[in-house]
Amino acid sequence: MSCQSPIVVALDFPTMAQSIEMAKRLDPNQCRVKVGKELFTTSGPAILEELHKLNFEIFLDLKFHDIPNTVANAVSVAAKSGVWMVNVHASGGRRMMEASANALQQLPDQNTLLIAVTVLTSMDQSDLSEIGIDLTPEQHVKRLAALAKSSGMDGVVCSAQESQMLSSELGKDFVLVTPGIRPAGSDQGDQKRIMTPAEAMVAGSHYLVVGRPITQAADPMAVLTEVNQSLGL
Ligand SMILES: O=c1ccn([C@@H]2O[C@H](COP(=O)(O)O)[C@@H](O)[C@H]2O)c(=O)[nH]1
Repeated sequence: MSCQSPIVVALDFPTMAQSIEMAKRLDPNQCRVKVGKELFTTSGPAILEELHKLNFEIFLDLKFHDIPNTVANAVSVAAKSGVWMVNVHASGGRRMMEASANALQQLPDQNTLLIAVTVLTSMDQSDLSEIGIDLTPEQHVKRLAALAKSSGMDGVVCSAQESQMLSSELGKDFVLVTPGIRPAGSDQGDQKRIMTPAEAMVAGSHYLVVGRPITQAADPMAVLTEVNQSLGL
């Protein structure tokens, strides 16, 4: 049975051993896990096998951004490994996203969610302006999310601050995956556009990515349980 919690714990560790140790302290009925660039670079696909053996559903967060052929093939390999969710950058454009969606459609019996990253939650208006984008984060997220939807994506990565707007613009079935989640009182770190778990769910987020507030806690499972309880689970 699929996990009922919207929480996806980011396993950002420099070794496979550390990430497995953390996964064993968590519960696949209480969260999913996310494998990002640091962990995948150190472990390779073996980490996916090990986490699957522990019964976790996996978000492979490699944020592919390349020419259409390269990204479509990478997404296809990811889906064949059985991951629950994989992502690309929406700023790779329509042809790249359509090629990725088509590649997945050609695989038999696959149900991997294909998601596009809009504006990183670590960025604010001044970061956008420095790269030549003279829009607010909300305006740019809206534009990229609409492009992602019309290019065949199942949803987007955005901040929870944009969830309400995207939910009403693009419909409640368009999947909103939101990092930058900070339980009250936890350190903001390098995140700029943040929200608490409960606020994010009220705003319309479907999945909440939480890394350091759980993985750096003395008792990660206790924090996860507290977060789930704050969501009525
Ligand atoms: O816009 C984005 C996209 C991805 N992330 C990833 O989520 C986690 C967040 O970790 P925290 O420790 O809770 O800050 C991390 O793996 C990022 O690579 C993101 O933060 N923002």
